[in-house]
Amino acid sequence: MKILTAQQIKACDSATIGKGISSINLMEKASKACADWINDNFKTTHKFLIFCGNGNNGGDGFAIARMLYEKSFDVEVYINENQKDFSADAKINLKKLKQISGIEIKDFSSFSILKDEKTVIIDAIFGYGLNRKLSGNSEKIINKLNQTKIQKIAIDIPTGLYADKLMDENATVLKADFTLTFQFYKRSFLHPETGKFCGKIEVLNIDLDQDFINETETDYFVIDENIIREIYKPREEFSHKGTFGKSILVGGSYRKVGAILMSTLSALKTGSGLTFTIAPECANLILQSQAPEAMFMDSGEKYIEKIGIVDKAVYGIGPGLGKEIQTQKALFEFLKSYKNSIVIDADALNILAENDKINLIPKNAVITPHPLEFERLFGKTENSFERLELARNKAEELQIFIILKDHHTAVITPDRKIFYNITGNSGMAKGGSGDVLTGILTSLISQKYEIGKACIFGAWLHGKAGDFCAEEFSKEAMLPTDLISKIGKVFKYLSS
Ligand SMILES: NC(=O)C1=CN([C@@H]2O[C@H](COP(=O)(O)OP(=O)(O)OC[C@H]3O[C@@H](n4cnc5c(N)ncnc54)[C@H](O)[C@@H]3O)[C@@H](O)[C@H]2O)[C@@H](O)CC1
Ligand SMILES: Nc1ncnc2c1ncn2[C@@H]1O[C@H](COP(=O)(O)OP(=O)(O)O)[C@@H](O)[C@H]1O
Ligand SMILES: [K+]
Repeated sequence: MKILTAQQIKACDSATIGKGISSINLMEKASKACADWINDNFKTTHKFLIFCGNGNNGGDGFAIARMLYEKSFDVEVYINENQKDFSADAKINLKKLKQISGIEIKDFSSFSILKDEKTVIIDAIFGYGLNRKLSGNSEKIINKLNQTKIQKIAIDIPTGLYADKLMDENATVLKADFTLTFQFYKRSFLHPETGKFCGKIEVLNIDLDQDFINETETDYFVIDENIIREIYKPREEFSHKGTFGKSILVGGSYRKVGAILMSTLSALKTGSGLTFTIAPECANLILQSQAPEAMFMDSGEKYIEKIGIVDKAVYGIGPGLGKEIQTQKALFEFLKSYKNSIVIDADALNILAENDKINLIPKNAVITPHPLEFERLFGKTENSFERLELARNKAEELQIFIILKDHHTAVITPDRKIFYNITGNSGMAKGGSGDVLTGILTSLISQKYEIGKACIFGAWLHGKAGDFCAEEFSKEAMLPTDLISKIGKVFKYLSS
């Protein structure tokens, strides 16, 4: 799914209006999508306090108030009485509202903090038109609303957030429980500093002009199921183990054998034809008993001392690797002569960063840093938007794929495209989850998925397995090893 900028969305709204639907009817459609969602998710015993600004976001709020009232909800509307310059469509909807005797329209200042489980706040103060930090009465009311514990639904965007960038320093932003947004994810929903204000996101389709959307150029995408279903290749029946590639997982030093075991099991469960593990001798018994399908290639006693090159294989290197001097040397030697596809993770990345050997990363490699590993490799940035921009530059400069891990992991391609992943959850914030991802990616690439597609599919699959785990075991109790056991359920889900 494409992500458009606020400017592009505005142009898309205009293009849609140009194709026959009037602007007021488009607002009616957007508002109806919100009112229907609220009707489906809340009982009529709930009372809605709807806070409206003077632009089209406020216009949506007025229309939603009318529609909820017509659906038998109790509603109260709040406006900023100092602000009279309503947009044309907001004016029309405010006028319609004033004709309904059962709806009270009050000033922002008359709202006092309450604690009532049956009350819900709707934020329709500003949407993607916000172009400066909140101030005056709008800032005051958002601060007040944020102090109440009652549920809050933001229309299109939580007021105070920009669609495409970080908010200004010390900006006030509404902290929503739900964001009902129109047609597109906004980039700010997907970054940690800004996304935390959105709560659960619902993307409501309002039939914006598809031709315009198709023609609009963007480098930003959300990984949705349509993309995944296009990438996924069902397993060929006329096949043999050679058809599904050779995955070689390298890592697992003394006391960190679990990491490479999890990568190995993940590669197996993702469908690799032949799977090998290169690890020190101390890992032999553990790997052979826990992953008997994988072949063990020992190297060193407690730490890896040499990394052999197996022909026509894909390597996943780093989980539990450690940073012993002999391991570092082995890694450098290996990378100097290795030519095939590779996934580089964890300590392998740290070794390269600490020794200033980023130039050893081969072209078309996949690297999977978390934010701290990324910083060690490429330097500090001020925030996650800047980090992603730096990642785009580095992916292009080094011609590599970067999987920048986070709540919404981003896949960054050498041609500067960003694919945000929206599967996964905080139950995965446990040591070992990254090792599972490395195994999945290595396995997909060895099965001849194009590298970029493998990255997109792998990030999504990993998160989806996480979502199945959270459903079954809870975010607290689920473990990275549970992720491995749910990979199969994801494939079944895709093939059903
Ligand atoms: N036809 C359309 O364009 C549609 C628009 N829709 C709604 O319209 C919204 C965008 O509407 P607008 O472009 O009118 O913009 P907003 O309603 O987001 O903002 C209104 C205006 O407030 C002013 N403003 C910006 N920052 C401010 C600040 N900090 N303090 C005070 N005033 C500030 C700006 O001049 C801005 O245009 C969307 O988010 C969505 O909710 C939907 O109704 C769908 C259709
Ligand atoms: N809060 C979260 N929401 C979604 N995914 C998460 C969250 N926390 C961690 N993850 C995922 O779990 C993995 C953790 O990887 P990493 O930090 O390398 O851990 P480790 O190396 O200990 O296995 C990443 O793929 C990341 O995207
Ligand atoms: K809003």
